[in-house]
Amino acid sequence: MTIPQNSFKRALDAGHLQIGLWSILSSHVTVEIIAGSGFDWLVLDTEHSPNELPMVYSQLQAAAAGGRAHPVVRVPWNDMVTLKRYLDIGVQSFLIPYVESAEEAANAVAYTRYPPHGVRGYSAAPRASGFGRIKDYPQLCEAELAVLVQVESRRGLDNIEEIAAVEGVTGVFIGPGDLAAALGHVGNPKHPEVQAAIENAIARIRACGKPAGILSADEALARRYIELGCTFVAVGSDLGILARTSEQLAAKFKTNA
Ligand SMILES: O=C(O)C(=O)C[C@H](O)[C@@H](O)CO
Repeated sequence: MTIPQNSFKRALDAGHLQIGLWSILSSHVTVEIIAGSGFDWLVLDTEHSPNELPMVYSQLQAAAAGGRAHPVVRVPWNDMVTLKRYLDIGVQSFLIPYVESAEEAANAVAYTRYPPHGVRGYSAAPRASGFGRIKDYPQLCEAELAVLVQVESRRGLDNIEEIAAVEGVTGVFIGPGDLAAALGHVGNPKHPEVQAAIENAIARIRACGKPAGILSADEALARRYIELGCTFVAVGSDLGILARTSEQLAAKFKTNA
């Protein structure tokens, strides 16, 4: 058995635009459906959703069965134990929230690497290794891992070049919601000050030669970020699609007339 290739990482390294969808519903049924919708990547969110490791295990199986979208797991925190457990179940791409310094970014990378390159704990036959059928898994796995770090605070912005330069950091994702909050505009990522900070961050990440990523459910804004050179852009969420579309359908039939 051969190690699965991380097509998403390869596409980012090659600078090919990757359009994604955020998955908050924490459902393997939903993930199987949206994996075949045409998106390049999905975020299986465990930071801001009621999603836990056994559920993500099922969502990985569903993503593989459902289609071409590559699953990226957002862990709840930059934590060695959490990352080790998701690596073992076969996650190859990670989004790490709230990274503020090069040291934190280097820690995130180290948590995903076996010694001597890092501190990942060893398990003999995890799902990631095809239950031991990928014989050289420990030697091959690093090349297939993507570590995307999330910058979403003033300190993170200040250190963005140092963070992007860390070896093993595949790309830098800007968290517009948290950044808006950090800049004093909670709930308003469209505020001009937040938009200026985002545009500046995108330019600085690109100048470091690393792919920049972001999320926006606003179509015009998502297109603007693509124009500015973002390489991985999430353009909505499963929850948003379900909530807004179901409201629209109800409203069509439940008018005041
Ligand atoms: O800061 C942000 O924006 C993010 O990190 C994304 C959010 O957590 C959220 O919009 C995903 O549901």
